[in-house]
Amino acid sequence: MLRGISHLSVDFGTLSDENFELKEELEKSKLENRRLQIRLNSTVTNFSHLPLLMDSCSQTEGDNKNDDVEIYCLGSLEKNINIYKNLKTTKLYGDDDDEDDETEVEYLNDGEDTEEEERDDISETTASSVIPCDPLSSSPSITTNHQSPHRSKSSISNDSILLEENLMLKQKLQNLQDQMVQYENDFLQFQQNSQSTISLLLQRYEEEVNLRKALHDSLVQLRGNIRVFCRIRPNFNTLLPPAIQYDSLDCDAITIGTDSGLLRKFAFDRIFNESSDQIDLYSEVEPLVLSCLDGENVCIFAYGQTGSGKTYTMDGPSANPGIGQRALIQIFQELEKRKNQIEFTINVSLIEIYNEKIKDLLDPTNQKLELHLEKDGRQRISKLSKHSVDSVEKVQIILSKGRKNRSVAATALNDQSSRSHAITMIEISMIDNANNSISIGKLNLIDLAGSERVAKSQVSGQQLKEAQCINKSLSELGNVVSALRRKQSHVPFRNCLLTRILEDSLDGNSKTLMIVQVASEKPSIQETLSSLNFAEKISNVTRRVPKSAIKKTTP
Ligand SMILES: Nc1ncnc2c1ncn2[C@@H]1O[C@H](COP(=O)(O)OP(=O)(O)OP(=O)(O)O)[C@@H](O)[C@H]1O
Repeated sequence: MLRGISHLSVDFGTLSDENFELKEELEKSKLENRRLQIRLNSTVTNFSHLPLLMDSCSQTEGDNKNDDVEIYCLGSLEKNINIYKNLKTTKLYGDDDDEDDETEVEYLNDGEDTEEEERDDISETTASSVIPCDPLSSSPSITTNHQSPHRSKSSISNDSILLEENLMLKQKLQNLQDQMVQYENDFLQFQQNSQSTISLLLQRYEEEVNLRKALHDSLVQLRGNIRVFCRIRPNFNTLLPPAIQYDSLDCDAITIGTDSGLLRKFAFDRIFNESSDQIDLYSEVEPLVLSCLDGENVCIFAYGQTGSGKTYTMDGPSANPGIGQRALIQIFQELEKRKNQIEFTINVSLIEIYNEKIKDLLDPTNQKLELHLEKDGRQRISKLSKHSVDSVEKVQIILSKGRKNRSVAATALNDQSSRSHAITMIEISMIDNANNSISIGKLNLIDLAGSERVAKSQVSGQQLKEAQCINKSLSELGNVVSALRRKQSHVPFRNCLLTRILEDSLDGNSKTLMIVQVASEKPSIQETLSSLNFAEKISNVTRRVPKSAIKKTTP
Protein backbone atom coordinates (compact mmCIF):
# COMPACT_ATOMS: atom_id res chain seq x y z
CA MET A 1 0.00 0.00 0.00
CA LEU A 2 2.85 2.39 0.91
CA ARG A 3 4.53 1.42 -2.27
CA GLY A 4 1.46 2.49 -4.12
CA ILE A 5 1.42 5.85 -2.43
CA SER A 6 5.18 6.62 -3.07
CA HIS A 7 4.76 6.18 -6.78
CA LEU A 8 1.91 8.42 -7.70
CA SER A 9 2.19 7.44 -11.33
CA VAL A 10 1.51 3.83 -10.53
CA ASP A 11 -1.34 2.01 -12.11
CA PHE A 12 -4.11 2.00 -9.49
CA GLY A 13 -5.35 -1.33 -10.78
CA THR A 14 -2.00 -2.98 -9.99
CA LEU A 15 -1.88 -1.24 -6.61
CA SER A 16 -5.25 -2.55 -5.63
CA ASP A 17 -4.18 -6.07 -6.76
CA GLU A 18 -1.11 -5.84 -4.57
CA ASN A 19 -3.13 -4.58 -1.65
CA PHE A 20 -5.54 -7.42 -2.12
CA GLU A 21 -2.72 -9.95 -2.08
CA LEU A 22 -1.31 -8.37 1.05
CA LYS A 23 -4.68 -8.46 2.72
CA GLU A 24 -5.18 -12.04 1.70
CA GLU A 25 -1.76 -12.92 3.09
CA LEU A 26 -2.67 -11.27 6.37
CA GLU A 27 -5.95 -13.18 6.54
CA LYS A 28 -4.15 -16.40 5.77
CA SER A 29 -1.61 -15.80 8.47
CA LYS A 30 -4.41 -15.05 10.87
CA LEU A 31 -6.15 -18.25 9.96
CA GLU A 32 -3.16 -20.45 10.10
CA ASN A 33 -1.92 -18.62 13.12
CA ARG A 34 1.60 -19.25 12.06
CA ARG A 35 3.82 -21.17 14.29
CA LEU A 36 4.82 -19.63 17.50
CA GLN A 37 7.64 -20.97 19.50
CA ILE A 38 7.51 -20.59 23.15
CA ARG A 39 10.27 -21.39 25.45
CA LEU A 40 9.44 -22.03 29.01
CA ASN A 41 11.58 -22.56 32.05
CA SER A 42 11.79 -25.98 33.63
CA THR A 43 10.08 -24.46 36.67
CA VAL A 44 6.83 -24.25 34.73
CA THR A 45 4.74 -27.10 35.94
CA ASN A 46 1.25 -25.79 35.54
CA PHE A 47 0.46 -26.67 31.99
CA SER A 48 -2.83 -24.89 32.19
CA HIS A 49 -1.16 -21.54 32.10
CA LEU A 50 0.21 -22.18 28.65
CA PRO A 51 -2.47 -20.41 26.61
CA LEU A 52 -2.02 -17.23 28.56
CA LEU A 53 1.71 -17.58 28.62
CA MET A 54 1.67 -17.95 24.91
CA ASP A 55 -0.46 -14.92 24.61
CA SER A 56 1.91 -12.86 26.70
CA CYS A 57 5.02 -14.31 25.12
CA SER A 58 3.82 -13.52 21.69
CA GLN A 59 3.98 -9.87 22.68
CA THR A 60 7.38 -10.07 24.35
CA GLU A 61 10.71 -9.48 22.65
CA GLY A 62 13.80 -11.54 23.36
CA ASP A 63 14.78 -15.13 23.93
CA ASN A 64 15.69 -17.33 26.81
CA LYS A 65 17.85 -20.16 25.65
CA ASN A 66 17.86 -21.93 29.02
CA ASP A 67 14.36 -23.26 28.53
CA ASP A 68 13.46 -26.90 28.85
CA VAL A 69 10.23 -26.81 26.95
CA GLU A 70 9.74 -25.96 23.37
CA ILE A 71 6.32 -25.83 21.87
CA TYR A 72 5.13 -25.21 18.36
CA CYS A 73 1.58 -24.08 18.45
CA LEU A 74 -0.66 -24.55 15.49
CA GLY A 75 -3.85 -22.78 14.63
CA SER A 76 -5.76 -20.64 17.06
CA LEU A 77 -5.25 -20.64 20.80
CA GLU A 78 -8.47 -22.53 21.25
CA LYS A 79 -7.17 -25.27 18.96
CA ASN A 80 -3.99 -25.35 21.01
CA ILE A 81 -5.90 -25.79 24.20
CA ASN A 82 -7.38 -28.94 22.75
CA ILE A 83 -3.89 -30.07 21.82
CA TYR A 84 -2.74 -29.46 25.39
CA LYS A 85 -5.56 -31.55 26.72
CA ASN A 86 -4.14 -34.52 24.94
CA LEU A 87 -0.54 -33.68 25.67
CA LYS A 88 0.26 -36.52 27.99
CA THR A 89 3.37 -37.47 26.14
CA THR A 90 6.30 -35.20 25.98
CA LYS A 91 6.25 -34.41 22.31
CA LEU A 92 3.97 -32.63 19.90
CA TYR A 93 4.87 -32.02 16.30
CA GLY A 94 4.20 -28.99 14.23
CA ASP A 95 2.61 -28.51 10.88
CA ASP A 96 3.04 -31.65 8.77
CA ASP A 97 3.19 -29.99 5.46
CA ASP A 98 6.16 -27.83 6.42
CA GLU A 99 9.08 -30.16 7.16
CA ASP A 100 11.52 -27.36 7.73
CA ASP A 101 9.48 -25.70 10.34
CA GLU A 102 8.73 -28.90 12.19
CA THR A 103 9.89 -28.58 15.70
CA GLU A 104 9.58 -30.81 18.68
CA VAL A 105 7.25 -29.81 21.44
CA GLU A 106 8.25 -30.92 24.87
CA TYR A 107 6.37 -30.61 28.06
CA LEU A 108 7.88 -31.29 31.44
CA ASN A 109 5.09 -33.17 33.04
CA ASP A 110 5.36 -33.36 36.80
CA GLY A 111 4.04 -36.91 36.37
CA GLU A 112 1.31 -36.52 38.95
CA ASP A 113 -1.49 -34.66 37.26
CA THR A 114 -4.18 -36.89 35.93
CA GLU A 115 -5.82 -36.25 32.61
CA GLU A 116 -8.88 -35.08 34.48
CA GLU A 117 -6.87 -32.58 36.48
CA GLU A 118 -5.23 -31.30 33.37
CA ARG A 119 -8.62 -30.64 31.84
CA ASP A 120 -9.67 -28.84 34.98
CA ASP A 121 -6.52 -26.84 34.84
CA ILE A 122 -7.19 -25.86 31.28
CA SER A 123 -10.68 -24.70 32.06
CA GLU A 124 -9.32 -22.78 35.05
CA THR A 125 -6.82 -21.19 32.78
CA THR A 126 -9.35 -20.27 30.20
CA ALA A 127 -11.50 -18.80 32.92
CA SER A 128 -8.58 -16.89 34.29
CA SER A 129 -7.99 -15.41 30.92
CA VAL A 130 -11.32 -13.69 31.31
CA ILE A 131 -10.50 -12.52 34.81
CA PRO A 132 -7.47 -10.28 34.49
CA CYS A 133 -4.37 -12.02 35.75
CA ASP A 134 -0.70 -11.95 35.15
CA PRO A 135 0.44 -15.39 34.18
CA LEU A 136 4.06 -14.33 34.39
CA SER A 137 3.93 -13.25 37.99
CA SER A 138 4.26 -16.77 39.35
CA SER A 139 6.02 -18.20 36.43
CA PRO A 140 9.60 -18.30 35.30
CA SER A 141 11.04 -15.98 32.72
CA ILE A 142 9.49 -16.65 29.39
CA THR A 143 10.61 -15.60 26.03
CA THR A 144 9.22 -16.08 22.60
CA ASN A 145 10.79 -16.63 19.31
CA HIS A 146 8.44 -15.56 16.55
CA GLN A 147 8.79 -17.87 13.64
CA SER A 148 6.19 -16.08 11.64
CA PRO A 149 6.78 -12.50 10.76
CA HIS A 150 3.08 -12.25 9.84
CA ARG A 151 1.71 -13.02 13.31
CA SER A 152 0.74 -9.58 14.47
CA LYS A 153 -0.48 -8.21 17.78
CA SER A 154 -3.95 -7.72 16.33
CA SER A 155 -4.22 -11.39 15.33
CA ILE A 156 -3.31 -12.40 18.88
CA SER A 157 -5.83 -10.02 20.34
CA ASN A 158 -8.39 -11.50 17.93
CA ASP A 159 -7.51 -14.89 19.35
CA SER A 160 -8.12 -13.55 22.85
CA ILE A 161 -11.50 -12.19 21.80
CA LEU A 162 -12.35 -15.54 20.27
CA LEU A 163 -11.19 -17.28 23.41
CA GLU A 164 -13.33 -14.99 25.52
CA GLU A 165 -16.32 -15.53 23.29
CA ASN A 166 -15.74 -19.22 23.43
CA LEU A 167 -15.60 -19.08 27.18
CA MET A 168 -18.80 -17.14 27.32
CA LEU A 169 -20.48 -19.68 25.08
CA LYS A 170 -19.18 -22.47 27.26
CA GLN A 171 -20.51 -20.68 30.29
CA LYS A 172 -23.88 -20.26 28.58
CA LEU A 173 -23.89 -23.93 27.67
CA GLN A 174 -23.07 -24.82 31.24
CA ASN A 175 -25.91 -22.58 32.46
CA LEU A 176 -28.31 -24.21 30.05
CA GLN A 177 -27.20 -27.65 31.17
CA ASP A 178 -27.65 -26.61 34.80
CA GLN A 179 -31.10 -25.30 33.94
CA MET A 180 -31.96 -28.52 32.19
CA VAL A 181 -30.92 -30.55 35.23
CA GLN A 182 -33.02 -28.23 37.36
CA TYR A 183 -36.03 -28.68 35.04
CA GLU A 184 -35.55 -32.44 35.11
CA ASN A 185 -35.47 -32.40 38.89
CA ASP A 186 -38.53 -30.16 39.00
CA PHE A 187 -40.33 -32.47 36.60
CA LEU A 188 -39.47 -35.56 38.66
CA GLN A 189 -40.69 -33.79 41.76
CA PHE A 190 -43.90 -32.78 39.98
CA GLN A 191 -44.38 -36.36 38.77
CA GLN A 192 -43.91 -37.73 42.29
CA ASN A 193 -46.27 -35.14 43.73
CA SER A 194 -48.96 -35.82 41.15
CA GLN A 195 -48.64 -39.57 41.59
CA SER A 196 -49.09 -39.31 45.31
CA THR A 197 -52.02 -36.92 44.78
CA ILE A 198 -53.64 -39.35 42.35
CA SER A 199 -53.22 -42.31 44.69
CA LEU A 200 -54.62 -40.21 47.53
CA LEU A 201 -57.62 -39.25 45.39
CA LEU A 202 -58.12 -42.87 44.32
CA GLN A 203 -57.97 -43.98 47.94
CA ARG A 204 -60.55 -41.33 48.88
CA TYR A 205 -62.71 -42.31 45.93
CA GLU A 206 -62.59 -45.95 47.02
CA GLU A 207 -63.53 -44.92 50.55
CA GLU A 208 -66.43 -42.92 49.15
CA VAL A 209 -67.57 -45.87 47.03
CA ASN A 210 -67.44 -48.17 50.05
CA LEU A 211 -69.33 -45.65 52.16
CA ARG A 212 -71.94 -45.28 49.43
CA LYS A 213 -72.32 -49.05 49.30
CA ALA A 214 -72.63 -49.35 53.05
CA LEU A 215 -75.31 -46.64 53.03
CA HIS A 216 -77.04 -48.32 50.12
CA ASP A 217 -76.98 -51.65 52.00
CA SER A 218 -78.58 -50.02 55.04
CA LEU A 219 -81.20 -48.37 52.85
CA VAL A 220 -81.96 -51.68 51.14
CA GLN A 221 -82.35 -53.28 54.54
CA LEU A 222 -84.58 -50.51 55.86
CA ARG A 223 -86.76 -50.38 52.77
CA GLY A 224 -86.81 -54.13 52.36
CA ASN A 225 -85.62 -53.78 48.76
CA ILE A 226 -84.52 -56.75 46.72
CA ARG A 227 -80.76 -56.99 46.47
CA VAL A 228 -79.24 -57.75 43.11
CA PHE A 229 -75.94 -59.44 42.42
CA CYS A 230 -74.65 -59.92 38.90
CA ARG A 231 -72.47 -62.84 37.85
CA ILE A 232 -70.71 -62.96 34.52
CA ARG A 233 -70.18 -66.39 33.04
CA PRO A 234 -66.72 -66.94 31.54
CA ASN A 235 -66.47 -66.78 27.78
CA PHE A 236 -65.71 -70.31 26.63
CA ASN A 237 -65.25 -69.38 23.02
CA THR A 238 -62.32 -67.00 22.93
CA LEU A 239 -63.02 -66.26 19.27
CA LEU A 240 -66.15 -64.41 20.32
CA PRO A 241 -65.39 -60.83 21.35
CA PRO A 242 -66.43 -59.69 24.85
CA ALA A 243 -69.37 -57.31 25.24
CA ILE A 244 -68.82 -56.30 28.85
CA GLN A 245 -66.37 -53.70 30.08
CA TYR A 246 -65.46 -53.34 33.72
CA ASP A 247 -65.20 -50.08 35.58
CA SER A 248 -61.67 -49.95 36.98
CA LEU A 249 -62.75 -47.59 39.76
CA ASP A 250 -65.94 -49.35 40.76
CA CYS A 251 -65.85 -53.13 40.79
CA ASP A 252 -69.65 -53.23 41.10
CA ALA A 253 -70.35 -51.46 37.81
CA ILE A 254 -70.16 -52.68 34.22
CA THR A 255 -70.67 -51.11 30.82
CA ILE A 256 -72.23 -52.79 27.81
CA GLY A 257 -71.86 -51.52 24.27
CA THR A 258 -75.24 -51.71 22.57
CA ASP A 259 -75.74 -52.54 18.89
CA SER A 260 -76.51 -48.87 18.22
CA GLY A 261 -73.08 -47.97 19.56
CA LEU A 262 -74.37 -46.51 22.82
CA LEU A 263 -72.83 -47.55 26.10
CA ARG A 264 -75.11 -48.66 28.95
CA LYS A 265 -73.78 -48.64 32.46
CA PHE A 266 -75.23 -50.91 35.14
CA ALA A 267 -74.38 -50.90 38.83
CA PHE A 268 -75.56 -53.58 41.26
CA ASP A 269 -74.99 -54.51 44.86
CA ARG A 270 -72.18 -56.82 43.80
CA ILE A 271 -70.72 -57.87 40.48
CA PHE A 272 -68.81 -61.12 40.09
CA ASN A 273 -66.64 -61.17 37.01
CA GLU A 274 -65.52 -64.18 34.96
CA SER A 275 -62.70 -65.01 37.35
CA SER A 276 -64.88 -65.04 40.48
CA ASP A 277 -65.36 -68.55 41.79
CA GLN A 278 -68.05 -70.30 43.82
CA ILE A 279 -66.33 -69.40 47.10
CA ASP A 280 -66.18 -65.68 46.23
CA LEU A 281 -69.88 -65.69 45.50
CA TYR A 282 -70.88 -67.70 48.55
CA SER A 283 -68.88 -65.47 50.89
CA GLU A 284 -71.14 -62.57 49.88
CA VAL A 285 -74.29 -64.65 50.15
CA GLU A 286 -73.37 -66.19 53.50
CA PRO A 287 -74.74 -63.43 55.82
CA LEU A 288 -78.11 -63.66 54.11
CA VAL A 289 -78.15 -67.46 54.46
CA LEU A 290 -77.21 -67.27 58.13
CA SER A 291 -80.02 -64.80 58.82
CA CYS A 292 -82.37 -67.81 58.50
CA LEU A 293 -81.01 -68.86 61.87
CA ASP A 294 -82.58 -65.69 63.28
CA GLY A 295 -85.94 -66.86 61.96
CA GLU A 296 -85.86 -64.84 58.73
CA ASN A 297 -87.44 -65.86 55.43
CA VAL A 298 -84.77 -65.70 52.79
CA CYS A 299 -85.15 -66.15 49.07
CA ILE A 300 -82.27 -66.31 46.61
CA PHE A 301 -83.05 -66.76 42.95
CA ALA A 302 -80.96 -66.92 39.80
CA TYR A 303 -82.26 -65.26 36.65
CA GLY A 304 -80.84 -65.04 33.17
CA GLN A 305 -80.81 -66.34 29.62
CA THR A 306 -80.31 -70.02 28.91
CA GLY A 307 -76.71 -71.17 29.33
CA SER A 308 -75.67 -68.15 31.40
CA GLY A 309 -74.75 -70.22 34.47
CA LYS A 310 -77.83 -70.21 36.76
CA THR A 311 -77.65 -73.91 37.61
CA TYR A 312 -73.86 -73.63 38.03
CA THR A 313 -74.34 -70.87 40.60
CA MET A 314 -77.28 -72.37 42.51
CA ASP A 315 -76.40 -76.05 42.30
CA GLY A 316 -72.96 -76.41 40.75
CA PRO A 317 -70.93 -79.52 40.00
CA SER A 318 -70.39 -81.88 42.97
CA ALA A 319 -66.65 -81.12 42.96
CA ASN A 320 -67.30 -77.39 43.12
CA PRO A 321 -70.77 -76.97 44.61
CA GLY A 322 -72.90 -73.88 44.35
CA ILE A 323 -75.01 -71.98 46.86
CA GLY A 324 -77.47 -74.83 47.69
CA GLN A 325 -75.03 -77.37 49.04
CA ARG A 326 -72.80 -74.77 50.74
CA ALA A 327 -75.80 -73.15 52.44
CA LEU A 328 -77.28 -76.41 53.70
CA ILE A 329 -73.97 -77.65 55.05
CA GLN A 330 -73.23 -74.33 56.74
CA ILE A 331 -76.67 -74.11 58.35
CA PHE A 332 -76.31 -77.66 59.62
CA GLN A 333 -72.80 -77.05 60.99
CA GLU A 334 -73.81 -73.76 62.66
CA LEU A 335 -76.71 -75.40 64.44
CA GLU A 336 -74.53 -78.36 65.44
CA LYS A 337 -72.25 -75.88 67.21
CA ARG A 338 -75.22 -74.52 69.17
CA LYS A 339 -76.92 -77.84 69.88
CA ASN A 340 -76.49 -77.49 73.69
CA GLN A 341 -78.53 -74.31 73.52
CA ILE A 342 -80.85 -74.92 70.59
CA GLU A 343 -82.93 -77.90 69.54
CA PHE A 344 -83.32 -77.83 65.81
CA THR A 345 -84.70 -79.69 62.82
CA ILE A 346 -83.83 -78.98 59.20
CA ASN A 347 -86.28 -80.15 56.54
CA VAL A 348 -85.62 -80.03 52.85
CA SER A 349 -88.10 -80.22 49.96
CA LEU A 350 -87.23 -80.02 46.30
CA ILE A 351 -89.75 -79.12 43.62
CA GLU A 352 -89.78 -78.10 40.03
CA ILE A 353 -92.37 -76.14 38.10
CA TYR A 354 -92.50 -77.97 34.83
CA ASN A 355 -95.01 -77.00 32.16
CA GLU A 356 -97.13 -75.24 34.80
CA LYS A 357 -97.15 -78.26 37.09
CA ILE A 358 -95.43 -78.76 40.43
CA LYS A 359 -93.31 -81.90 40.66
CA ASP A 360 -91.73 -83.32 43.82
CA LEU A 361 -88.11 -83.97 42.89
CA LEU A 362 -87.45 -86.06 46.03
CA ASP A 363 -90.51 -88.23 45.48
CA PRO A 364 -91.39 -88.45 41.75
CA THR A 365 -94.29 -90.85 42.55
CA ASN A 366 -95.97 -88.02 44.42
CA GLN A 367 -98.34 -86.67 41.77
CA LYS A 368 -100.90 -84.78 43.81
CA LEU A 369 -99.08 -81.58 44.67
CA GLU A 370 -101.15 -78.42 44.79
CA LEU A 371 -100.58 -74.84 45.74
CA HIS A 372 -102.98 -73.46 48.36
CA LEU A 373 -103.52 -70.08 49.83
CA GLU A 374 -103.49 -70.56 53.60
CA LYS A 375 -105.38 -68.53 56.17
CA ASP A 376 -102.27 -66.49 56.99
CA GLY A 377 -102.23 -65.35 53.35
CA ARG A 378 -99.24 -67.53 52.40
CA GLN A 379 -99.00 -69.95 49.54
CA ARG A 380 -98.33 -73.55 50.60
CA ILE A 381 -97.83 -76.75 48.63
CA SER A 382 -99.90 -79.56 50.01
CA LYS A 383 -98.60 -83.14 50.34
CA LEU A 384 -95.03 -82.10 49.54
CA SER A 385 -92.44 -84.54 50.88
CA LYS A 386 -90.04 -83.15 53.49
CA HIS A 387 -86.68 -84.71 54.23
CA SER A 388 -84.84 -84.18 57.45
CA VAL A 389 -81.14 -83.36 57.31
CA ASP A 390 -79.08 -84.65 60.21
CA SER A 391 -75.67 -84.91 58.64
CA VAL A 392 -73.57 -83.41 55.86
CA GLU A 393 -73.76 -86.72 53.96
CA LYS A 394 -77.57 -86.57 54.03
CA VAL A 395 -77.41 -83.09 52.52
CA GLN A 396 -75.36 -84.39 49.61
CA ILE A 397 -77.58 -87.46 49.07
CA ILE A 398 -80.73 -85.35 49.01
CA LEU A 399 -79.36 -82.78 46.60
CA SER A 400 -77.96 -85.30 44.15
CA LYS A 401 -81.28 -87.19 44.16
CA GLY A 402 -83.13 -83.98 43.34
CA ARG A 403 -80.64 -83.16 40.59
CA LYS A 404 -81.16 -86.55 38.93
CA ASN A 405 -84.92 -86.07 38.86
CA ARG A 406 -84.88 -82.62 37.34
CA SER A 407 -86.08 -82.15 33.77
CA VAL A 408 -83.05 -81.43 31.66
CA ALA A 409 -82.56 -81.58 27.90
CA ALA A 410 -79.93 -80.68 25.39
CA THR A 411 -80.61 -77.62 23.23
CA ALA A 412 -78.50 -75.79 20.70
CA LEU A 413 -77.59 -73.32 23.45
CA ASN A 414 -76.98 -75.64 26.40
CA ASP A 415 -76.49 -79.41 26.37
CA GLN A 416 -77.80 -79.59 29.95
CA SER A 417 -80.57 -77.04 29.71
CA SER A 418 -83.02 -76.97 32.62
CA ARG A 419 -86.53 -77.22 31.27
CA SER A 420 -88.15 -76.20 34.53
CA HIS A 421 -87.86 -73.79 37.47
CA ALA A 422 -86.33 -75.68 40.40
CA ILE A 423 -86.89 -74.66 44.02
CA THR A 424 -84.99 -76.00 47.01
CA MET A 425 -86.98 -75.27 50.17
CA ILE A 426 -85.14 -75.43 53.45
CA GLU A 427 -87.12 -75.02 56.65
CA ILE A 428 -85.30 -74.64 59.95
CA SER A 429 -87.25 -75.00 63.20
CA MET A 430 -85.41 -73.94 66.34
CA ILE A 431 -86.34 -74.11 70.01
CA ASP A 432 -84.13 -72.05 72.26
CA ASN A 433 -83.65 -74.05 75.50
CA ALA A 434 -82.98 -70.88 77.48
CA ASN A 435 -86.53 -69.48 77.08
CA ASN A 436 -88.31 -72.21 75.08
CA SER A 437 -88.91 -69.75 72.25
CA ILE A 438 -89.62 -71.23 68.83
CA SER A 439 -88.46 -69.67 65.63
CA ILE A 440 -88.76 -70.85 62.05
CA GLY A 441 -86.41 -69.71 59.37
CA LYS A 442 -86.91 -70.45 55.69
CA LEU A 443 -84.54 -70.46 52.82
CA ASN A 444 -85.84 -70.79 49.27
CA LEU A 445 -83.22 -71.29 46.60
CA ILE A 446 -84.64 -70.91 43.11
CA ASP A 447 -82.93 -71.88 39.87
CA LEU A 448 -85.18 -70.40 37.20
CA ALA A 449 -85.25 -71.89 33.76
CA GLY A 450 -83.53 -69.63 31.27
CA SER A 451 -85.39 -67.38 28.91
CA GLU A 452 -84.62 -68.56 25.42
CA ARG A 453 -85.17 -67.39 21.90
CA VAL A 454 -86.69 -70.38 20.25
CA ALA A 455 -85.02 -69.44 16.98
CA LYS A 456 -81.65 -69.64 18.70
CA SER A 457 -82.25 -72.71 20.87
CA GLN A 458 -83.76 -74.46 17.80
CA VAL A 459 -86.20 -76.50 19.90
CA SER A 460 -89.31 -78.21 18.62
CA GLY A 461 -92.04 -80.57 19.85
CA GLN A 462 -91.98 -81.15 23.61
CA GLN A 463 -89.01 -78.82 24.09
CA LEU A 464 -90.79 -76.04 22.24
CA LYS A 465 -93.75 -76.41 24.61
CA GLU A 466 -91.35 -76.29 27.56
CA ALA A 467 -89.69 -73.17 26.14
CA GLN A 468 -93.10 -71.48 25.72
CA CYS A 469 -94.06 -72.28 29.33
CA ILE A 470 -90.69 -71.02 30.58
CA ASN A 471 -90.93 -67.79 28.61
CA LYS A 472 -94.55 -67.20 29.66
CA SER A 473 -93.80 -67.58 33.36
CA LEU A 474 -90.75 -65.31 33.08
CA SER A 475 -92.82 -62.73 31.30
CA GLU A 476 -95.44 -62.92 34.13
CA LEU A 477 -92.59 -62.39 36.55
CA GLY A 478 -91.67 -59.27 34.56
CA ASN A 479 -95.25 -57.99 34.82
CA VAL A 480 -95.28 -58.50 38.58
CA VAL A 481 -92.01 -56.62 38.96
CA SER A 482 -93.26 -53.74 36.80
CA ALA A 483 -96.46 -53.45 38.85
CA LEU A 484 -94.49 -53.49 42.09
CA ARG A 485 -92.11 -50.86 40.78
CA ARG A 486 -94.98 -48.60 39.80
CA LYS A 487 -96.60 -49.28 43.17
CA GLN A 488 -99.79 -50.40 41.45
CA SER A 489 -102.66 -51.45 43.69
CA HIS A 490 -103.11 -54.68 41.77
CA VAL A 491 -100.08 -56.89 41.28
CA PRO A 492 -100.77 -59.90 39.01
CA PHE A 493 -99.22 -62.58 41.23
CA ARG A 494 -101.94 -65.12 40.45
CA ASN A 495 -101.23 -65.39 36.74
CA CYS A 496 -98.85 -68.36 36.99
CA LEU A 497 -97.37 -70.84 39.48
CA LEU A 498 -93.97 -69.18 39.54
CA THR A 499 -95.25 -65.76 40.59
CA ARG A 500 -97.62 -67.30 43.13
CA ILE A 501 -94.73 -69.12 44.78
CA LEU A 502 -92.55 -66.02 44.64
CA GLU A 503 -95.23 -63.69 46.06
CA ASP A 504 -93.86 -63.85 49.61
CA SER A 505 -90.36 -63.18 48.41
CA LEU A 506 -91.18 -60.31 46.07
CA ASP A 507 -93.76 -58.48 48.13
CA GLY A 508 -93.70 -60.08 51.52
CA ASN A 509 -91.42 -60.12 54.46
CA SER A 510 -88.56 -62.10 52.98
CA LYS A 511 -85.04 -61.01 52.51
CA THR A 512 -84.63 -61.47 48.81
CA LEU A 513 -81.60 -61.61 46.59
CA MET A 514 -81.64 -61.98 42.85
CA ILE A 515 -78.50 -63.14 41.05
CA VAL A 516 -78.67 -62.03 37.46
CA GLN A 517 -76.51 -64.26 35.28
CA VAL A 518 -75.10 -62.99 32.01
CA ALA A 519 -72.80 -64.33 29.33
CA SER A 520 -69.91 -62.03 28.47
CA GLU A 521 -69.65 -62.63 24.73
CA LYS A 522 -70.95 -60.20 22.11
CA PRO A 523 -73.47 -62.48 20.31
CA SER A 524 -75.45 -62.66 23.59
CA ILE A 525 -75.62 -58.88 23.90
CA GLN A 526 -79.40 -58.58 23.38
CA GLU A 527 -80.20 -61.22 26.01
CA THR A 528 -77.59 -59.72 28.35
CA LEU A 529 -79.12 -56.25 28.03
CA SER A 530 -82.61 -57.61 28.57
CA SER A 531 -81.52 -59.52 31.73
CA LEU A 532 -79.68 -56.49 33.11
CA ASN A 533 -82.65 -54.21 32.44
CA PHE A 534 -84.88 -56.64 34.30
CA ALA A 535 -82.39 -56.80 37.18
CA GLU A 536 -82.27 -53.01 37.35
CA LYS A 537 -86.07 -52.88 37.59
CA ILE A 538 -86.09 -55.49 40.35
CA SER A 539 -83.52 -53.55 42.35
CA ASN A 540 -85.86 -50.52 42.28
CA VAL A 541 -88.82 -52.39 43.68
CA THR A 542 -89.85 -51.21 47.12
CA ARG A 543 -91.87 -53.87 48.82
CA ARG A 544 -95.07 -53.04 50.57
CA VAL A 545 -94.81 -55.16 53.69
CA PRO A 546 -91.29 -55.01 55.02
CA LYS A 547 -91.54 -56.59 58.42
CA SER A 548 -89.65 -59.16 60.45
CA ALA A 549 -90.53 -62.79 60.02
CA ILE A 550 -89.33 -63.79 63.44
CA LYS A 551 -92.07 -65.61 65.25
CA LYS A 552 -91.66 -66.20 68.89
CA THR A 553 -94.15 -68.08 70.98
CA THR A 554 -93.90 -69.33 74.51
CA PRO A 555 -95.85 -72.44 75.31
N1 LIG B 1 -68.91 -69.42 36.46
C1 LIG B 1 -68.75 -70.51 35.69
N2 LIG B 1 -67.55 -71.12 35.63
C2 LIG B 1 -67.37 -72.19 34.87
N3 LIG B 1 -68.32 -72.75 34.11
C3 LIG B 1 -69.54 -72.19 34.13
C4 LIG B 1 -69.81 -71.05 34.90
N4 LIG B 1 -71.09 -70.73 34.71
C5 LIG B 1 -71.59 -71.61 33.87
N5 LIG B 1 -70.68 -72.50 33.51
C6 LIG B 1 -70.86 -73.63 32.56
O1 LIG B 1 -71.67 -73.13 31.50
C7 LIG B 1 -72.59 -74.10 31.05
C8 LIG B 1 -74.01 -73.55 31.14
O2 LIG B 1 -74.28 -73.27 32.49
P1 LIG B 1 -75.69 -73.61 33.18
O3 LIG B 1 -76.21 -74.93 32.74
O4 LIG B 1 -75.51 -73.42 34.63
O5 LIG B 1 -76.55 -72.48 32.54
P2 LIG B 1 -78.10 -72.18 32.85
O6 LIG B 1 -78.22 -70.72 32.93
O7 LIG B 1 -78.56 -72.94 34.02
O8 LIG B 1 -78.77 -72.68 31.53
P3 LIG B 1 -80.33 -73.19 31.33
O9 LIG B 1 -81.18 -72.04 31.62
O10 LIG B 1 -80.37 -73.59 29.90
O11 LIG B 1 -80.53 -74.30 32.27
C9 LIG B 1 -72.36 -75.30 31.94
O12 LIG B 1 -71.53 -76.20 31.25
C10 LIG B 1 -71.67 -74.76 33.15
O13 LIG B 1 -70.83 -75.72 33.76
